[in-house]
Amino acid sequence: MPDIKSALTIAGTDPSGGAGIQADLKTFQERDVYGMSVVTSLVAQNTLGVQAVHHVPVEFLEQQLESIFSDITPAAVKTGMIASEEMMRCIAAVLSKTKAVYVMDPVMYAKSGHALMGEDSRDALKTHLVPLAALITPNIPEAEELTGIHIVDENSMKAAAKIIVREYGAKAVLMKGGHMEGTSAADWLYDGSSFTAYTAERIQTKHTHGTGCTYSAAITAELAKGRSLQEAVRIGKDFVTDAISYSLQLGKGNGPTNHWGYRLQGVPVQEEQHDEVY
Ligand SMILES: Nc1ncnc2c1ncn2[C@@H]1O[C@H](COP(=O)(O)OP(=O)(O)OP(=O)(O)O)[C@@H](O)[C@H]1O
Ligand SMILES: Cc1ncc(COP(=O)(O)O)c(N)n1
Repeated sequence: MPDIKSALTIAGTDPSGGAGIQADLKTFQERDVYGMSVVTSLVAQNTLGVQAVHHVPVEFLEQQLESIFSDITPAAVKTGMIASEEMMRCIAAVLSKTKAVYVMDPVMYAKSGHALMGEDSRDALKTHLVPLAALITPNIPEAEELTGIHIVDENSMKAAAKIIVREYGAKAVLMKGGHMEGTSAADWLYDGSSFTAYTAERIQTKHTHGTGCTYSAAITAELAKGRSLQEAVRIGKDFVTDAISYSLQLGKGNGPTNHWGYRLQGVPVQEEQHDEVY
């Protein structure tokens, strides 16, 4: 039997397939890892935004986790959208008992601006889940919400990273620079002792629905395979950059990243068209 590692995503859904659980499972598959999923919230959304949200009862979240962990121990776990403190406590109780590597994408808003986590749950995220994380992957607005630091440049990114590791207890943090201005998309990894930069050229496209989910899922898959944090982030960065380069003009809004983009390396990227092509 081939030695296939498994990874679990605990997150919300995206029926249009670009973000959330669906993006995570596609990414796990592309990274040759067996993917499993536990749903926190059912989200009616598409490339235009979020239309409705229905949270799973906490008892049912617990049952799904029990179904997985009573049977299979994943090599790595990632969390995405977790709407409430109750859900965070339930997930923390399970994660504190497993040896699986834990990656947290602290999802707070959809790209459209719709809140996916209750504002009153941010402190709970820091208290219950951040200390369990081998890696946390905030974007700039999320890092600002977590630390209270106004992030405008590399120095303020690094200051926020230090707070998340030294004060909140994450083992490492990857500060994503997608929301910064400039010609490069630069992320900083801080592991408590040093910073490493992961940089790619900024791609001019509006089709970036699901970049954060795809990135953290790729890193989780590589950690499941036993790679070091630095290697996993390097591979994840290349994977998400290809997924953005070859992103799809699907739908009427911000199209999804292309989870098999890395297979298209060397294929000329199509000019963006503004008519419906699919
Ligand atoms: N236009 C772009 N060109 C190249 N890389 C990008 C671009 N936008 C974002 N990235 C990269 O994509 C990854 C995800 O970063 P981003 O800051 O967009 O995360 P996010 O906001 O959490 O994503 P999401 O909006 O899906 O939640 C990072 O590596 C970032 O540098
Ligand atoms: C369930 C879920 N999780 C995460 C995101 C963030 O992705 P994006 O910011 O690209 O919309 C999302 N839209 N939906």
